[in-house]
Amino acid sequence: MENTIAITDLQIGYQQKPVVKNINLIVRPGEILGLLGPSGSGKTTLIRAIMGMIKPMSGTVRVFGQAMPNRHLLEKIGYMGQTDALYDTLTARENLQFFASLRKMPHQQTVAEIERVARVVSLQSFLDRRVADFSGGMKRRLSLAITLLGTSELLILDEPTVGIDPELRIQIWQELKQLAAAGKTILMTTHVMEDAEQATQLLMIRNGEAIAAGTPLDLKQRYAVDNVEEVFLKAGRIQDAHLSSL
Ligand SMILES: Nc1ncnc2c1ncn2[C@@H]1O[C@H](COP(=O)(O)OP(=O)(O)OP(=O)(O)O)[C@@H](O)[C@H]1O
Repeated sequence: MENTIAITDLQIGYQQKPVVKNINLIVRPGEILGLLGPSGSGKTTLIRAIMGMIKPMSGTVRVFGQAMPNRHLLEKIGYMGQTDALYDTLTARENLQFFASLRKMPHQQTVAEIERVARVVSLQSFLDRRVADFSGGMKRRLSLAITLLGTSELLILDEPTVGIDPELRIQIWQELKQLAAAGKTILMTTHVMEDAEQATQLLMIRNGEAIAAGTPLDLKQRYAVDNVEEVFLKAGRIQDAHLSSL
């Protein structure tokens, strides 16, 4: 089966200063990749390179076997950035209708999809409220609902669970796992360890470099620890020891 994302020896920077280095990554259909790392470690930069929004300094990024940016491929990708791109003066339903129309979704399907995605993020009773009156967490949920509209083959979610309470997070994870079971690919960045534990694959980055990669179970066994947070801390200490020995 074709890889959804294939990254080789990737280096990305701003003004020729590298902030992400030596990344190699394969993500396959049906996988949920959790991209884990502290603030400023390069997660969003990596995602933006995958989307074709930044040109790498070196190395390659292929999505569905093709180089990005590619307008036709963008139709197969649902992208949720860190900032909510919502129309405040419109209601939640109008926002969803607008984004469904951009995807040329037929009316009948739009009606059904709005019901479905609103249920996933528990916004059914707020669909006819103006987004201007939404809390930050509700806006995040609406952004996620918009990203889930339709049948994207690849979902790229930058911190989708920020401001989302634990009960709703469980509901969202159920949906993500169902999508993955149906062969979709999901890539998400997160700071939340509970999210990381549920991903099928993890890539931990620190100071722009991959410090550990594998399934949560493999990583816990390899580093002989109980949770992915400890994997991260231990892998970070190994990175520090390596850097200081150079
Ligand atoms: N447009 C830009 N121009 C210059 N430097 C940038 C730009 N965007 C990000 N950076 C720098 O690149 C590094 C990685 O940033 P990035 O946003 O990818 O981190 P992140 O892991 O996504 O952080 P967070 O979890 O806080 O979102 C940081 O040092 C940041 O200051």
